Amino acid sequence: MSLNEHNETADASIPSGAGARILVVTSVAAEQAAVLRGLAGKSDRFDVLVSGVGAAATAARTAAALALSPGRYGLVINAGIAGGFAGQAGLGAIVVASDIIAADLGADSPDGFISLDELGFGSARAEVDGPAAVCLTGALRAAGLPAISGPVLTVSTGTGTAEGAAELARRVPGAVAEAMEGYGAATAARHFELPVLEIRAVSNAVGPRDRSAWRIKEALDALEAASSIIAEVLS
Ligand SMILES: O=C(O)c1cccc(C(=O)CC[C@H]2O[C@@H](n3cnc4c(=O)[nH]cnc43)[C@H](O)[C@@H]2O)c1
Repeated sequence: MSLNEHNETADASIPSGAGARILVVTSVAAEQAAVLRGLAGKSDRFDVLVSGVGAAATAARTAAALALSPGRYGLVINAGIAGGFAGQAGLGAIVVASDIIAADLGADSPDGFISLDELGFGSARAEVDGPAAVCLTGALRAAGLPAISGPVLTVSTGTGTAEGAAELARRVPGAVAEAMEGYGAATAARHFELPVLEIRAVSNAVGPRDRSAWRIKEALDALEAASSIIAEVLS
């Protein structure tokens, strides 16, 4: 039984058979559609899955896809839109994660936030495929896209205040963007000993919530353009 029989993934084109395919995980259908538009006609190596919003949903759906098709995939990519940190990633920028950090996974205390690492329960930092991230960032820039690389945060609650944005920037100096799924995809990939990348297009600024200022269409267009380059680089 393949996932596609249940319409849970959409192939970019007809699968080429056995070999290391790339599993792209998006949170919502609009992101999946943008990725598929970018990949169209460029590569048959990608399956693009919708996981739902949040790290838990993404970890579960990614792990299920990997478990159902042993050996099918050689790389997991978490892709979608994101909030960009002021001074780091503006609207429409493409962000390639240098690290994926579960920035609110830990414990609160009167003295402030205590990370998972400080608690002694493992690491909130997930490694990405560094050489691939560097190569992809360079290729995106060479194609004229506004791409940057830096730490991308995974949060359970999207930031909605200036204080929240400042606190996250303090916790993770140099953070370029926040989204809600990367750490989940990375946790699943690690379980199957697969490398992971996170690629995001910035739809809004991290800070005071103002949904009217979100530029989702522009971000999805940027995600489509980035996916076209991804197909060229990773095929
Ligand atoms: O309303 C729409 O048409 C629409 C189309 C595509 C995507 C969306 C989403 O709301 C996607 C949610 C997804 O986006 C990530 N995200 C985006 N900005 C932020 C943020 O500032 N903080 C945290 N996450 C953000 C996140 O990964 C969500 O899963 C709507």
